[in-house]
Amino acid sequence: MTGLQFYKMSGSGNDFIIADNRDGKIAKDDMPGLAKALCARKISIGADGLVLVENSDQCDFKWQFYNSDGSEAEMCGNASRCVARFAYLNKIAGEKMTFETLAGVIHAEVLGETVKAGLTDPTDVKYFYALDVDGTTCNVTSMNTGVPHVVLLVGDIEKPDVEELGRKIRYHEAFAPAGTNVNFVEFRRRELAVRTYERGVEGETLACGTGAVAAALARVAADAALSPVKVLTRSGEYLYVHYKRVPGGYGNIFLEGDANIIYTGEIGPDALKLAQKE
Ligand SMILES: N[C@@H](CCC[C@H](N)C(=O)O)C(=O)O
Repeated sequence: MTGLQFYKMSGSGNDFIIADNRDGKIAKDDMPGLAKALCARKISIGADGLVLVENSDQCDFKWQFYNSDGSEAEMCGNASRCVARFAYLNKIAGEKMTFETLAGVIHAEVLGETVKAGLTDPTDVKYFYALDVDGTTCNVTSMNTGVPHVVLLVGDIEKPDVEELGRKIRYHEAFAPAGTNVNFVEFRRRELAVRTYERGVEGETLACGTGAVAAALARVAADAALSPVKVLTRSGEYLYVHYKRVPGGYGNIFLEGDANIIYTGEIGPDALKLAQKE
């Protein structure tokens, strides 16, 4: 077996390995093992997730998205911006494109290094309610912005133990069996600062696109913040969340930010064989 060309990309510090699998070289059954093997930090390429681009009958392409622990996720906001730029640069799609995900069809537009991705409308929205976490009452908002999210307001973004409290809420019975991503959010005058514990990475990442959307909508519900809502991620980069009022809530969501190419390379045949043994 020969190697597989890939791009290492970063969407606000959320990093991904992206490869063209339109020839079907990687079989679906091998994808979880490949994601785990390639995303491992220090002993492999290292990333928060793996994206494989495949053929689609109805859109420019279809993606397969895997978290670094090998679990498949319905959606990823930052990876959707990265894959759009990858598809454009590799002539898989034009500047404006659509692609299939498990969460639905995503629209994206490439504007140089910046990408605007139109996400699915939020579902299961519950604003500001009490959640008991090991005897402590937390005031949370929850919604599905493609994947499930909880938003928890904090006074100072440096204070929360994101790993410990994030893990407790991620595995809270209220969100079982799927679990949830957990966003800690500080409301500032003209922006939000967000830190996210990500399901499937099982730790804090430097940014989460669908989490930024959930945090921004919680802010909109709290004080009618105007679109676009500016979100400061843990990497120091900003994401912009555009929204419109729609009957029953908010929709027409666009996530905007840079999608950077860190390097390109080839996954060697040995790595592909190791993944098949997982
Ligand atoms: N980082 C992503 C979300 C990726 C999926 C998530 N880890 C899950 O399994 O729910 C984003 O930018 O939205």
